[in-house]
Amino acid sequence: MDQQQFDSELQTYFLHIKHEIKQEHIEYLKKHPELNQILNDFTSQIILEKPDNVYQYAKEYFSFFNQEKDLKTCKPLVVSGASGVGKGTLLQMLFKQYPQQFVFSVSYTTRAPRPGEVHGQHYYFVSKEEFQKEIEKKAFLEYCEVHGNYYGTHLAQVQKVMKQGQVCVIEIDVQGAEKINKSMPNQCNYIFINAPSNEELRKRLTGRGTETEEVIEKRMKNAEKEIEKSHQLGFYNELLNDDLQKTFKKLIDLLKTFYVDLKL
Ligand SMILES: Nc1ncnc2c1ncn2[C@@H]1O[C@H](COP(=O)(O)OP(=O)(O)OP(=O)(O)O)[C@@H](O)[C@H]1O
Repeated sequence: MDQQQFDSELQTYFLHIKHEIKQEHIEYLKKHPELNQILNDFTSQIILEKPDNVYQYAKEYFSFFNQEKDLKTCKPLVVSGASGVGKGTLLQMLFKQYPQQFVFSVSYTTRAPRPGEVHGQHYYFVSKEEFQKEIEKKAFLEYCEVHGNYYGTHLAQVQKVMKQGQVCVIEIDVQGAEKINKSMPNQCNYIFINAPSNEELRKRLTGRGTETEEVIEKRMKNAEKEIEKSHQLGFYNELLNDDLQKTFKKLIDLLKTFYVDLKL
């Protein structure tokens, strides 16, 4: 065999090997669609949070894959209840007492930030185009449109908290909770907070002093619908918020049954 023939055969051989390796890669990627999902989620997170130190961020982000955490302990917690019933108050107490275990879910919104609102803390403020792109990617656990603005719970956000071994707390109305339950059936814990009476609810709303009389009337009417709907949905654990301190204790007792592996 002369040199030219040898080179030509070698080239054919290498081309064949190259083709085989490429096929192998394609087969592997086909078998593992989760790889794309993981990389897409990571890229979405990076774009959203824009960390200065990407290496450090990646190290923390992917460290989850080294841990053998039982995801059951990290089921998200969905909290609903009529406006003024005390959801915010109880959750603030929870975050204060257990800052390592519970993380508030930060929603995406297309509305403009109000003075003092911080991107990534109160909301992720994104453009309508960005939000719509995420809708197309089916990246929201739930979303809704209110007065021309979108609001949504991003799946990657919730997954990120779960991957850290923490409980993602989603405060949302019953319609939103219903959508979440459809998106991830039986994968969340649900709590519905009740006031002792309509009179007490009205008193709390009035006492808070943040709404006009007209808005309070609207919220009182809405409260009845929310309570009725919460019963129909049937997946809620109810919590009566009468005495605040006692209710907080009842909340913790309930959470202990949900999250047996967390040190509460
Ligand atoms: N157990 C309680 N007893 C008396 N007042 C309470 C109790 N729990 C909460 N409150 C008061 O009721 C008012 C409404 O509470 P909060 O703002 O936490 O309600 P919310 O459910 O988060 O309402 P929204 O959905 O409108 O944000 C607040 O002024 C709060 O201090």
